[in-house]
Amino acid sequence: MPRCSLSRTFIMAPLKVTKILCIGAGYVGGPTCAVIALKCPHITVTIVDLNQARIDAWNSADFKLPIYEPGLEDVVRQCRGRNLFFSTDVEKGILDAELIFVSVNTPTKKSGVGAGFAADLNYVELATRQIAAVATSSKIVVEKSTVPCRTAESMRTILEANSKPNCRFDILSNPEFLAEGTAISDLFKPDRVLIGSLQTPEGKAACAALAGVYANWVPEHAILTVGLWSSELSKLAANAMLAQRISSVNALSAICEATGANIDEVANAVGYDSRVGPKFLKASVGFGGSCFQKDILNLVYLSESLHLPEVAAYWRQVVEMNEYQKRRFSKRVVDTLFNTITGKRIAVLGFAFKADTGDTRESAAITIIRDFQSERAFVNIYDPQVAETQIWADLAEASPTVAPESMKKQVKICSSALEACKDAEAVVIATEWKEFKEIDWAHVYKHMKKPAFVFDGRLLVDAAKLTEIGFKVTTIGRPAL
Ligand SMILES: NC(=O)C1=CN([C@@H]2O[C@H](COP(=O)(O)OP(=O)(O)OC[C@H]3O[C@@H](n4cnc5c(N)ncnc54)[C@H](O)[C@@H]3O)[C@@H](O)[C@H]2O)C=CC1
Ligand SMILES: O=C(O)[C@H]1O[C@H](OP(=O)(O)OP(=O)(O)OC[C@H]2O[C@@H](n3ccc(=O)[nH]c3=O)[C@H](O)[C@@H]2O)[C@H](O)[C@@H](O)[C@@H]1O
Repeated sequence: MPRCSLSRTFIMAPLKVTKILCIGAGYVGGPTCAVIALKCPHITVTIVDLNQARIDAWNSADFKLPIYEPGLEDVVRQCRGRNLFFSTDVEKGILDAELIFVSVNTPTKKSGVGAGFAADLNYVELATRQIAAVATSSKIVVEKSTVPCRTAESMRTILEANSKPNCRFDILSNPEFLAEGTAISDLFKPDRVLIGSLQTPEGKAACAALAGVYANWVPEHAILTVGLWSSELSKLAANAMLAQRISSVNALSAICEATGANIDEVANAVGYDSRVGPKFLKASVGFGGSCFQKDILNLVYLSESLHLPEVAAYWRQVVEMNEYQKRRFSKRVVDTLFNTITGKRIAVLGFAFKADTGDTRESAAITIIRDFQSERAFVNIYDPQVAETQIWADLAEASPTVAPESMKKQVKICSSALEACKDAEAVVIATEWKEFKEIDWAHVYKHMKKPAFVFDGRLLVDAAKLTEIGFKVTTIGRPAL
């Protein structure tokens, strides 16, 4: 069934999708499209990336995948080589596909207009240009990356200006809501799948084609179809509102520490109200991750561009509160250790931005360790999933003026929590890994300098039990015992 436009006759992409390409084999593209392959054995799914090492890892014989995500290996084992393929051949992928997910990175711009706030859409633009240059048949192009509102319009302009005769491109927005560490269960049972399209017959038909893919495992009522711009904005809004809850609870944690209230009790009492709900109210050393800060700054930039300075200031404060929370935590460590940590050894348990991931992007641990280093403390670091090379790279980026040799004198990367804590004066819990809850704390205590301090940045350990052992325990959102 051909579709027509005013000046050209197009062959539309089939409404029953059988060949999907995903551009970008990262934290989103990899798990999302692996789950599509699992749930839709009749669809051939190819995931491409420019990064050869990443693709090699996805294809590795021993399934040493490039990202750590519980349940992911099992999904890849079931589909790889059956209807799931990883490749660096982007052009072939584009030529073959009927539907293309664009799932490339959209980091905060580091220079130029909007630096520090706006999303860098260079990767999205390059991928879009490549689709236009290579495609010889009609495609549905899906924004999977998180992008500013109205990015689909720019993509459409690029595609239409560069396409070949008989090629038609329908653009959809299908933002991803998975969280790292729970990606597979989030994808298996999403709260909702959001699809935005133009409200034209062609746009709606493309939307139905993508909805048909998800319908293989997602109930119909959880597949929401909306306009393109609402879909794009909803993704930024969802992340901003989730992060806002954490900044709100962290702001309250400061009041708790000063008054004797207990943040866990306050959060529990507030969350019991069904209008508020219990999730995402855990006080912490500060939120991290590749998206919350980036997406809020993106929203700030959008608000400023729309001449809405009060709106921009409102959302900016969520990020500022997060910076304050990290600073406040480092200062509490220094204050408690008799106002100086110079020459003292501090064990930092956890380097990832949350448990069950090896991802360190914007991890609060990086900021805290940088603060400790600037106070000239010695730091022992242990994380069960983060590679040593990644830790060194993150620390070097955070303190560009510190020479690598000085860094290595100040910081030691350890292979167990017990090794990290040996001879330390203080233990800082920066990531809520379950194994830190299960540490033999009496054993740790025996091998630390005295007085031995624990700073729980994640409300993870049983403070009363540790105090009984002899530790001096400081917890976010509670006054010192
Ligand atoms: N990480 C997360 O939990 C979530 C991320 N998102 C959004 O999804 C998008 C992707 O995020 P991640 O997967 O975390 O990023 P990532 O950095 O892990 O992966 C992106 C991949 O795209 C590849 N790439 C870039 N340009 C390319 C091109 N022209 N051709 C082929 N490959 C190309 C890069 O080499 C990289 O491997 C971002 O917009 C992010 O905001 C959305 C929801 C959750
Ligand atoms: O767009 C994205 O990238 C994703 O961002 C977040 O997912 P993610 O960053 O992977 O992980 P979260 O579980 O949201 O945690 C983010 C940070 O907040 C912290 N956090 C979370 C919850 C909480 O109650 N308290 C708290 O401090 C975590 O420790 C972590 O540092 C959202 O939860 C996802 O819905 C979204 O798709």
